[in-house]
Amino acid sequence: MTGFATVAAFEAALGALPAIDPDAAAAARARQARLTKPAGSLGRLEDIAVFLAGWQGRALPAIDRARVAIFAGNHGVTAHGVSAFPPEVTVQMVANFERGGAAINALAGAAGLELAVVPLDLDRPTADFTIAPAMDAYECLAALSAGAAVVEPGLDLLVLGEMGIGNSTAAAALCARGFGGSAADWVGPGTGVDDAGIARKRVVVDRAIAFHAAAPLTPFETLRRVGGREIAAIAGAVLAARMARVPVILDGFICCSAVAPLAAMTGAITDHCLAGHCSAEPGHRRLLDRLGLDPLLALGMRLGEGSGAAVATAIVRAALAAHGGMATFAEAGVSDAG
Ligand SMILES: Cc1cc2ncn([C@H]3O[C@H](COP(=O)(O)O)[C@@H](O)[C@H]3O)c2cc1C
Ligand SMILES: O=C(O)c1cccnc1
Repeated sequence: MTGFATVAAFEAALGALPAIDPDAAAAARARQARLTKPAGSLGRLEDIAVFLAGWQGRALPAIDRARVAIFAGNHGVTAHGVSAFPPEVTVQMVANFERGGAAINALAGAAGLELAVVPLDLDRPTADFTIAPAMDAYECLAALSAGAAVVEPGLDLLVLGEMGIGNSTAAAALCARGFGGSAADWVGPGTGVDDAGIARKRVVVDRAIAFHAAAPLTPFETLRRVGGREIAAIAGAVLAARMARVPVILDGFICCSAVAPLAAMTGAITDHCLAGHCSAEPGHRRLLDRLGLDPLLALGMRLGEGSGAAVATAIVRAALAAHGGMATFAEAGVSDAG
């Protein structure tokens, strides 16, 4: 879709979220009851098929075209020594994505996902959000729109991910501002900082929350003040996907943090989203609870890049294979429960 030209357009979209097609969902649920298995025996696979049916608006949902979009941004907050890696790794990893050498290249291939890599002004890091808003309103709208642009017509599923050295600190700040709690509730090791690094991250998040305390607690202001370009892009992609009724698989802590400011105001924003996994980043479990999402996998992953969500795509494909491919009791001549 074309994007969000104004803050009012973004807020209007968030205020008018479409819902599932109830008839398609009911038809899918009824089909599940007729398939040759004890009712409910495929557990969450049944719910996933019904979820896809509702959002795609057809009793037999399919994933012919699925995309993983990885947004990349740089962060002024890295000046505080909040990452185990230097900020130039962001642009280096984007080159690695483009050459096909990153984890997400391998995992997208395994999951049957086309990969869209979207670098966002990498030569212009966001401002240090302990002393200024990370972005001005135009920069934030541009990032939201870059996210919306990946929602092309004809997508059956959208998988989201991010790359941005320092962004686990922005993610913690977004969660703290969106959902409250102390910095300690949301800060974790990210790429693997030591205890002193975690202490620095907590101080940075506390300072950011205090600096922006008087600003309006709106989704847009929170994204713009303590987020980053790749994070705002994920928020824009989630909202645009919702407007197009495209189901979404979210990735780890940082990816999910993009939705936190939106969900703090409008809990229904995650209705078209699955959480691909629960990351090892300690704040992710707490965040998933606040978003009302039950992760499909918990593999101890803590990479980002959409990697956990890409792995979870196989679960969603399996759910649809069973839903569409199994025979009903009548078709197979199998006796139903008495
Ligand atoms: C080589 C490399 C590849 C990555 N891919 C994702 N991340 C992950 O680590 C970063 C967040 O952690 P922090 O806030 O500690 O910088 C993000 O770029 C995230 O996507 C990576 C990090 C590195 C070093
Ligand atoms: O949860 C994640 O996705 C994550 C955790 C640490 C570093 N990068 C990403």
